[in-house]
Amino acid sequence: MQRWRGLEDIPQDWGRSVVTIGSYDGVHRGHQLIIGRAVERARELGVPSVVVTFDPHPSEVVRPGSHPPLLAPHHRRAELMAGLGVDAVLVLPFTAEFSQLSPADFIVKVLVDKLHAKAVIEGPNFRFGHRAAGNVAFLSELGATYDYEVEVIDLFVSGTAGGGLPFSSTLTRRLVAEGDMAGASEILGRPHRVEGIVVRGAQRGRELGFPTANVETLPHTAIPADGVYAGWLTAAGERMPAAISVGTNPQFDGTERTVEAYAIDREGLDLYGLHVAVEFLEYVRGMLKFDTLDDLLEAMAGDVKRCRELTEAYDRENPPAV
Ligand SMILES: Cc1cc2nc3c(=O)[nH]c(=O)nc-3n(C[C@H](O)[C@H](O)[C@H](O)COP(=O)(O)O)c2cc1C
Ligand SMILES: Nc1ncnc2c1ncn2[C@@H]1O[C@H](COP(=O)(O)OP(=O)(O)O)[C@@H](O)[C@H]1O
Repeated sequence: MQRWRGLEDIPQDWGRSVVTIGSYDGVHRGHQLIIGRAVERARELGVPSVVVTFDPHPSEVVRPGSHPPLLAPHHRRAELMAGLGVDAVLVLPFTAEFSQLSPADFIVKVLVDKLHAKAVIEGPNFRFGHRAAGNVAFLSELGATYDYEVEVIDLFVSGTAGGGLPFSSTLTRRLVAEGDMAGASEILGRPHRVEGIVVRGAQRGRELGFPTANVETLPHTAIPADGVYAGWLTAAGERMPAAISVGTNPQFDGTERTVEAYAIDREGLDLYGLHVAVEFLEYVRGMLKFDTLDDLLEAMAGDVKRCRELTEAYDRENPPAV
C-alpha cells in the first residue's frame, strides 16, 4: 500500500482511481463497509483504491482545542486499511488554508486534478469543504461534469452497542470514555487498543507482586474510564493476557493518570523503552482506595484471576487467524 502525506506525494502519472474520503478514526465496522466497497468497486473498474483522510482532525482547525480523543493513530489506521486491501492512503494536512476550500474547489483540486476519480464511495452523512457545506447530493451533481460516479453506502446500525445507534467514531469514543469496552468492541470489530512507549513509574508494582508496564500514550489518545480491565499487552510481537489499570492510583494518593498493564504470570520481562500496545477487552471494576494495602492486594489477585478467565474465554471463542 502506498502512503502519501500530501497532494504533492501523489505520483505524477497516477491514473484513474476509486476514492473514499473521511476521518475514518478507528476504522470501525461502518468504515470497513465503506472502505471495503471502495476496494471492491476499484477491482470491478480495474483501477486502484485510495482512502483520503486528514491530519490533524478537522475539528481542531475549525475549533482549536476541540481535537477529539483518537481511537487509532494514523499509522494504525493505515495498517487496518492495508488489511482491507486499500492501494493508497492520502493523509492531507488539514490546515486553516485547506479548511477554506469551497466544496467545488475541494472536488476539483483533490478528486479531479490529483486522483482522477472514476468513482467516489461515501456514507450518507459525508460533509466536506468550507463550513462542511458540501454533501453527497452536491458531490453527485458535480460527478456529471467531472466524469465520476458516486455510491452512497448506508450507515451501519448496531445490535446493542450504544442502544442501537448508528455506528460512529463519536459513539465509540463515548463508550470508551464510559469504560464500555464490550460496546466499543462491537462497533470497532475488535478490542480498542492504545499504544506508546513503556516508561518508568513509581517502581512499586514489583513490590506488590504485580509489576505493571506504564504506557506513555500518544497525544489525543482515547483512554478508557478509570478502572481495572481485562485485555492484552503486546510487546515485541508477543500478545500476553493482562490485567490493566487506568487511573491515578488513589491507594497511593497519586495524581498522574496512567495506563498500566501487568502481563499475567510473566516474570522477568524488561519492557522499558519498548513501543507496546494495550488492548481492552472488558471492564472488571472501578479504581478504589482500600482501607489497607492487604485489601488492595487481595482485590488485585481477584482481578488477575478474572482477567485470566476473560482473556482465555475470548481466545477460545475467537481463535487467531493463521
Ligand atoms: C489489576 C490491578 C488493579 C489495580 N487496582 C488499583 C486500585 O483499585 N487502586 C489503586 O490505587 N491502584 C490500583 N492499581 C494500580 C497500582 O496501584 C499500581 O499498579 C501500583 O501502584 C504500581 O505502580 P507503578 O507501576 O507506578 O510502580 C491496580 C493495578 C492492577 C494491575
Ligand atoms: N509481568 C510483567 N508485566 C509487566 N511488566 C513487567 C512484568 N514483569 C516485569 N516487568 C517489567 O517491570 C516493569 C514494571 O515494574 P514496576 O515495579 O511496576 O515499575 P514501574 O513503576 O517503573 O512501572 C515494567 O515496565 C517491565 O519492564
